[in-house]
Amino acid sequence: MTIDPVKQADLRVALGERSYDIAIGPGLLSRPDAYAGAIHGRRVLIVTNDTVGPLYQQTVADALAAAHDVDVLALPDGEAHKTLGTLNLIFDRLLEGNYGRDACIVALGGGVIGDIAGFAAASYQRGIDFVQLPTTLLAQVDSSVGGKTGVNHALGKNMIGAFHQPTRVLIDVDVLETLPPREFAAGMAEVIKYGLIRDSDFFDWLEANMEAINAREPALLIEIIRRSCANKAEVVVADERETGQRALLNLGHTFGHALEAELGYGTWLHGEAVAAGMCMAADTARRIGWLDGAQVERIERVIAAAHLPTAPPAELESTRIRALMARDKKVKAGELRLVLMHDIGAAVVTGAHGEALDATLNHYFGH
Ligand SMILES: NC(=O)c1ccc[n+]([C@@H]2O[C@H](COP(=O)([O-])OP(=O)(O)OC[C@H]3O[C@@H](n4cnc5c(N)ncnc54)[C@H](O)[C@@H]3O)[C@@H](O)[C@H]2O)c1
Ligand SMILES: O=C(O)C(=O)C[C@@H](O)[C@H](O)[C@H](O)COP(=O)(O)O
Ligand SMILES: [Zn+2]
Repeated sequence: MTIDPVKQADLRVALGERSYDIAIGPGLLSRPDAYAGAIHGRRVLIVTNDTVGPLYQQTVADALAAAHDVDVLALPDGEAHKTLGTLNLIFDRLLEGNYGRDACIVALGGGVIGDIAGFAAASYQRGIDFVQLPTTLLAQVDSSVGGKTGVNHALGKNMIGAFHQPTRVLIDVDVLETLPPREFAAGMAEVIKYGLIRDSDFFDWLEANMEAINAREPALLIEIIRRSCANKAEVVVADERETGQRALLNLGHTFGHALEAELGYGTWLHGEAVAAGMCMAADTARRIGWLDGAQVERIERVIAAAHLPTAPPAELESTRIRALMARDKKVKAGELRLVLMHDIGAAVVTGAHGEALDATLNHYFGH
């Protein structure tokens, strides 16, 4: 495809035969050439939800119509619907419509749609192609890249899923115009995460530009998406299946996933829970002497400037959060592992440092 060098940026996730391009720019959803080479068969099922579908499904269907037979499935909206039951609605449609292995799923929506539709693609007839059309900031900077797909269980986030890479990621920045402010802020949590785990220059830049980012200045949006995707792609290329450094992308998530499950999925947005979780991780790192108080305050200040929470709800019970954390996917040989920062821009995966962790949980929850 032709890329306008001024307004669009291109990245490649180099994973051998599973390699794919990430295109970033305005107006991409409506461009037939943007999809060329990513969809191999004739039949396409656009999987979206009842909020995003009415806004963008026609644009996508029109762009695909000349080369493909297109159908649309709109799922119920919300994290509470990221379940096996909702996944089954996709299988019902694929089977009732006699879709074969050469079919392609086009995931049009935020991270919830990308994760469910991606898991459907990973498992339908043992795996079909899928394309990611992320429509939230969070999905554009994180969930559409890297191939983690799946659904939640009452006892834990993303507990049922598969690694399955898309054949392309098309990031149309125009769709952010309709994204509600709370959802935009949630996406910023994952953006800040890249700065904290491996890119201190980016963290400095975010700190200096937060006001303009919150105002959604287009050039800045493209820059935060490009830099976030570049960071994510580098980590994924180095460790596709999270045997090592990919776990760094989980900063704040051991805490955050427990908060999401305990509060009831959808009560706090994923990005909000991750934001509070990153502050909790910073608190633990301070207690073991890795961060100093000034660094923790700086992290909290940047997270607050993005209109995100810097602490979990105090009324939760630390024992229940601890029990949920114990089910985290990073647990090895029964031992909880955490992602903690040695410095801003330098995180590691480490044993849980039980005493410091207990102190953190007691600090935030009080009981
Ligand atoms: N696979 C991964 O690597 C990965 C990474 C990060 C997060 N996630 C998952 O992503 C999910 C969170 O994703 P999310 O924050 O995108 O939430 P989401 O998918 O629930 O979308 C947020 C809300 O915004 C609406 N929306 C989406 N695009 C819109 C637009 N352009 N205009 C108006 N409204 C729009 C949605 O309908 C929804 O109501 C969580 O389940 C999380 O676990 C996965
Ligand atoms: O891509 C990854 O790897 C991540 O960890 C990105 C996270 O932001 C994302 O929330 C992911 O879904 C968490 O994965 P999980 O394995 O902890 O469920
Ligand atoms: Zn996340």
